[in-house]
Amino acid sequence: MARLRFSKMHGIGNDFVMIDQRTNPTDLTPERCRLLADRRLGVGCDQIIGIYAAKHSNAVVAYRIWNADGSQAGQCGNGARCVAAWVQREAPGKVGQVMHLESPKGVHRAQCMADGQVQISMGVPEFTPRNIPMVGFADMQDSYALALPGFPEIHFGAVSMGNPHAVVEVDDVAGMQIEPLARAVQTDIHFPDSVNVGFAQVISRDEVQLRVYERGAGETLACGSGACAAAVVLMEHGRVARSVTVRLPGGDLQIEWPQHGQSVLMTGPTAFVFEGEFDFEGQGL
Ligand SMILES: N[C@H](CCC[C@H](N)C(=O)O)C(=O)O
Repeated sequence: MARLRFSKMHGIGNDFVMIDQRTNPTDLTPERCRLLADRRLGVGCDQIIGIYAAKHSNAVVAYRIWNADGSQAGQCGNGARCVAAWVQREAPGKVGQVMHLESPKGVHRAQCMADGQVQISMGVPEFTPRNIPMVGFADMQDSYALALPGFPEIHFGAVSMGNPHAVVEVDDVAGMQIEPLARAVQTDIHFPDSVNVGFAQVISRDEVQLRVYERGAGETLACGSGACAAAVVLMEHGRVARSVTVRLPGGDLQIEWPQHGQSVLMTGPTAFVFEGEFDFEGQGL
C-alpha cells in the first residue's frame, strides 16, 4: 500500500488525523487507528476523521469518526468543524459559504465565517433513554441517580448528540480527578455502548466550565458534542440561558439551542497543523 497522506488538524486542542478516503482509500482497522493515534509510534490524535463522497445529494462530503482506541463514533463536533474548514481550504469558495456535511447520523449545515470561526448545526438533542442508548431507567427524567461502587451517588443528565453523553454538574471542575469516576460510569451496565462523560460547573447563566472524559479517547482538551450535551442538559434544568459560552481546557465554544425540537448550533475555531505521510507497512500494518 502506498504511504497514507493525511492532514493534522485540531478544534481547540481536540486533535485529528484527517484522511481523504476518496483519493487514498485506507482500510482503517482498529489496529491501524490505534497506531495512527499513538503519540509516540504514530502521528498522535484523539480521533481519525475519514472524508468520503457524500451519499446525500445536498452534502458536499461525508465523514466518519474513529476514536484513538479504534472504536467508531456517530458524531464529533470539533471534527465536523475541521471537515468544514478542510473543504473550504481544498476548494476555497467565497468566505462565509454555507455547506452541508454528512455524518453517520445525518446531514449538518456548516458555515465557515469570515473571522475563521465555523458554525455547525449539530442536530436535535435526543433525550429518550433507549435512543442514547441508556438502559435501566424507565423514561425521560430531569436527571438520573447512579450509585457506583466506591463512589458517592451521582446525579446526571443523559443525551445523545449522535453519540452518547452523560453530564454531571459539579462545584469545582478544575480541582477534580475526573478519570476514576468517568471510567466507572463508562463501564456501568446502564451504558451498553459506553458513554462520553462531561463534568460541568455553572459559572453564570451564560458561562459553563467543562471537562470531558471521552469514550475511546480519555480526557481531551475539548469535546464539541460534549459541549452541546452539557449545554442542553443544563438548559433543560433551567441552569443556563439558551446561548452559552462553554469554556473547555483547550478553548471556548458558543452553544445555542433556541428551543426544543430545534437543532443545537455550535460555533468555534479550527486549526491546520501540518500535512504528512504515514507508512503503515513500515510498522507491519
Ligand atoms: N469520543 C466520542 C467521539 C468524538 C467526540 C468529540 N471529539 C467531539 O468533538 O464531539 C464518542 O465516542 O462518541
